[in-house]
Amino acid sequence: MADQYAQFGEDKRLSEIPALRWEEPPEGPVLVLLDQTRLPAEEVELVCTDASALVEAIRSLAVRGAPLLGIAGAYGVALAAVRGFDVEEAATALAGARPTAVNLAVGVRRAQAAHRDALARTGDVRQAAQAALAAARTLHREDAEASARMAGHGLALLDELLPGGGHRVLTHCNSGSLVSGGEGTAFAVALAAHRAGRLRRLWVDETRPLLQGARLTAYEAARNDMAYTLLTDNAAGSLFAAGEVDAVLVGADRIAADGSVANKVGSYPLAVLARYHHVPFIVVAPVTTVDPDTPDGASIEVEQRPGYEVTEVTAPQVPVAGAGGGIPVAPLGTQAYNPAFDVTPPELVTAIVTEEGAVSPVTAEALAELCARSRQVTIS
Ligand SMILES: CSC[C@@H](O)[C@@H](O)C(=O)COP(=O)(O)O
Repeated sequence: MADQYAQFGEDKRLSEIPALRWEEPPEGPVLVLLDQTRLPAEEVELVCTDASALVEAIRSLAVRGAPLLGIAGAYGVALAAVRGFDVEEAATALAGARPTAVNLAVGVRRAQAAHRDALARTGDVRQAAQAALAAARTLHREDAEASARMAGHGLALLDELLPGGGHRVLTHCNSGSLVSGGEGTAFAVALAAHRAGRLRRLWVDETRPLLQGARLTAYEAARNDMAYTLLTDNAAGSLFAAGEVDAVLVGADRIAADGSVANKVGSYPLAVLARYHHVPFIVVAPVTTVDPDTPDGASIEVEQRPGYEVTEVTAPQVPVAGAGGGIPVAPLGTQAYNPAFDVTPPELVTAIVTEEGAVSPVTAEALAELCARSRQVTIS
């Protein structure tokens, strides 16, 4: 494993390897992605020259995680615009590439609106394309700022809930700099605790079936010299029972108006475990993840992924392959249940931490008030 990390450069911090960047080589603008399907073994860049390549990268999870999907979606609209493609068509394809993470549609709409406004105002397609690009850049920068503020609010909440310090935090999926313009959401809080000398241990759920915890969160934790331990998702129960978890920190893909939280499948069982063991279950997400148009958890569309992600393990370098290109771990023809997300009801969520502060207890009224406050801050 050490050798695999070495190829990234011994002295290179993960924060120096952006998950995504806009570049303008002489052949024309491109969106460069760090292909997350190849981490931690290889650092491979994926260069998107049009929105359809980006749609494919989003579907394959080369680029993933709610905040980064929003940023990518906005740049995707800009890419279509600067390269002279049909912007409305590209926006529709991008926004529909994955259904659960609301940030994707929010990011796409933001760049699309900037493009439409500039086109209506100036009638100049080049100016409209630059307006879309400026909107994407602003969103990218805002996400980095929001990430830093979430980390501050989240650490303050942890310290308040766990006054003894020495926090032992369990996290699920990946919510660090690989999903953000900054240092992420839930992971950014754990990282802030680590930097403040108050993180005793980060428990990292491997996050079946695509191993975002093992491949990505453990990778980010290692690169930040955090004390971390990887566990299989089904080992979490015995870890709680042993009294080894002080708090659970997870991100979110969509938060309904009533406070229901959609996040990577496996988050809901952790919330149930946390309640049984009297451990706080804390969700960290930017305000843009709160979707006032989705009234409750039952209204959240949960993405269903292909069954081969469960019936096979992926190892691209191994030639023996099942339908999904991986090594079969179940009899051929086995049906799989593979929702990408689950929904945690608000009564199991101790707090939702955003860049505007924390909501606890989680109620529809408190969330609505938070969103209204955020809009005022954005407008003024
Ligand atoms: C800040 S990240 C929040 C979520 O997007 C994250 O926890 C998650 O579930 C990502 O799922 P993924 O399917 O890898 O895109």
